[in-house]
Amino acid sequence: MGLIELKVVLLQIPELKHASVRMRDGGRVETIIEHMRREGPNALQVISDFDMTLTRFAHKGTRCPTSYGILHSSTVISEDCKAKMSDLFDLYYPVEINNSMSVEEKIPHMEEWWTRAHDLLIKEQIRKDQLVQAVRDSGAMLREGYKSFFDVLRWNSVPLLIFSAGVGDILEEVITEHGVFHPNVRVFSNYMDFDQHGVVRAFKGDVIHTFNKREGALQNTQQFVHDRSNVLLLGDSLGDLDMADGVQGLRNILRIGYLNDKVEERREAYVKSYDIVLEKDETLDVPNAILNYITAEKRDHTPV
Ligand SMILES: Nc1ccn([C@@H]2O[C@H](COP(=O)(O)O)[C@@H](O)[C@H]2O)c(=O)n1
Repeated sequence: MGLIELKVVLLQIPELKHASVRMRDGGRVETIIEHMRREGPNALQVISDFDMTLTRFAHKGTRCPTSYGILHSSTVISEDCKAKMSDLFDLYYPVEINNSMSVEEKIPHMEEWWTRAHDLLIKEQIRKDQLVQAVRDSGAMLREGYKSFFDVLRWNSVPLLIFSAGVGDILEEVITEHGVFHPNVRVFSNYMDFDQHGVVRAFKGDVIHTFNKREGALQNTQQFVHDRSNVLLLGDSLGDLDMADGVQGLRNILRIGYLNDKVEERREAYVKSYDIVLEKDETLDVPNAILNYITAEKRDHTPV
């Protein structure tokens, strides 16, 4: 692809010049986007993390809740459980974002964190019907531009696979509450198991934590997506980078990483790993601009 053609891509997507955007190799990004545009929406799938990727990290200077945080800030769990969940967060979150520990070193701590948190939540006898109100009260927010993001994918019949180490029941409710849980969206996450009275008695399946999504991805992706060899991947953690490992016949992948926290410390690692890094950017402007560019020629299709 010639230099002039590449510059055209950049001109068509001015969002890539925003101050929040960092790219290790802008030419490579442009080449991938151009390939994706030529192959069109029928060859595309989007694989995304949820907490702090599709949801906001902060709003008006206050941190927004993760799906676990939504339960934490609700009246659904007791003050004692909240205090214990906070202690767990203070203990393990620094490990999750520690720049000088390897993923292998972090994994046992993450397993411990998730297992302990689930044990605490199970003891609270949460009822399924309480989750709707907990989400409503939480003020959980999808990133600015979410409607266009979900709608463009829907209208172009592009599958959106969400791999989340959060709580599936909660995040489904967040998407539903925002009116964008379209039929092209599939969620792989930690789901609560309710008894016949609607009271949580366990979590289903193996725990999904920040650094083992790859295994889930390998098992699940092929069940839902066929013949889509181009992937737009969105994440906020280095653990999200290999979420597309289950995609067979992968041709082009563009990884966009939200760098929300400890920006200075983690910039180098993120720029090395993600094709596009969005620093302290609370919007979906860049993914939307790329999606609009890729799907520009197929606007009049019937949604799935
Ligand atoms: N008890 C917990 C466990 C995890 N978290 C946070 O939730 C995030 C979910 O993971 P994603 O990979 O889907 O973003 C994770 O980043 C943890 O910080 C929590 O708040 N409480």
